Amino acid sequence: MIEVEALGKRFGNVTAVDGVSFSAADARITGLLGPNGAGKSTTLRTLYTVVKPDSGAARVDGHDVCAAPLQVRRCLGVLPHGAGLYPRLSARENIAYFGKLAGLRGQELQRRIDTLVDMLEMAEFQHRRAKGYSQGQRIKTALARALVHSPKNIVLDEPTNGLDVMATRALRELIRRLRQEGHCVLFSSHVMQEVAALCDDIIIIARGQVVASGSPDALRAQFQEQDLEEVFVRAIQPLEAKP
Ligand SMILES: Nc1ncnc2c1ncn2[C@@H]1O[C@H](COP(=O)(O)OP(=O)(O)OP(=O)(O)O)[C@@H](O)[C@H]1O
Repeated sequence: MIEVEALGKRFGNVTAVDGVSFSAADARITGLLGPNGAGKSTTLRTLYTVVKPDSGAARVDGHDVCAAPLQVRRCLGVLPHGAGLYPRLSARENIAYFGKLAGLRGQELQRRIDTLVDMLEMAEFQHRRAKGYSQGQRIKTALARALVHSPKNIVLDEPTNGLDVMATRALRELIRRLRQEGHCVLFSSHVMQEVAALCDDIIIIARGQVVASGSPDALRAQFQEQDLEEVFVRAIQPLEAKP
């Protein structure tokens, strides 16, 4: 369970996040949707404790991101934006490195990596060095790394960026499976169709503020509009139109 309360973050003159509140429940997929520069990554980075908020609070399974960052990281799996891999290590070694940081060892670690390699169809490239991986191979490896310690909560920053159709479908299936297993999945995107295809709950943000939220059906009803892309455009318009 992820809870964000009146979160605020500025970088110099730029207000990246301006009083954002929402929650993402267990066994549900929550989408954070917004145009470029809306504050999605900054909100997510606050959750995974690499950015300190100026105001407000955020908690993961009840652990405060400022007061208890280690506990937060333990129960959180993260696919950061533009996830970097160690280029000299193979996919398996990249995943193992993170697994060891999370306290996994020996047979248990190897079995967990086998499961992830199988689930994400990584067998063909698992032993190759990461240098030269395609975008899809990089994302799969980073995703496996995020999931290696079986975290209850999973945060994915634009996970389908650069993935082809088949890889996107596989990722969607994986996200649904994680929901079925009771995980809390929060992911960001600027593509409404993608969010609509997957999410139980949608939080739309623009200029660092939540402008609409609810299930896809609730949003359709609120805006009296069947097409969710139209809902998105109308929700962000008042703020985006401001100078
Ligand atoms: N480290 C930083 N230093 C200065 N400004 C920043 C920093 N990080 C984010 N910003 C600014 O904060 C605002 C929100 O950025 P953020 O990356 O959170 O948006 P986003 O919704 O994830 O956008 P995108 O979809 O383009 O990735 C932007 O104006 C951005 O330039």
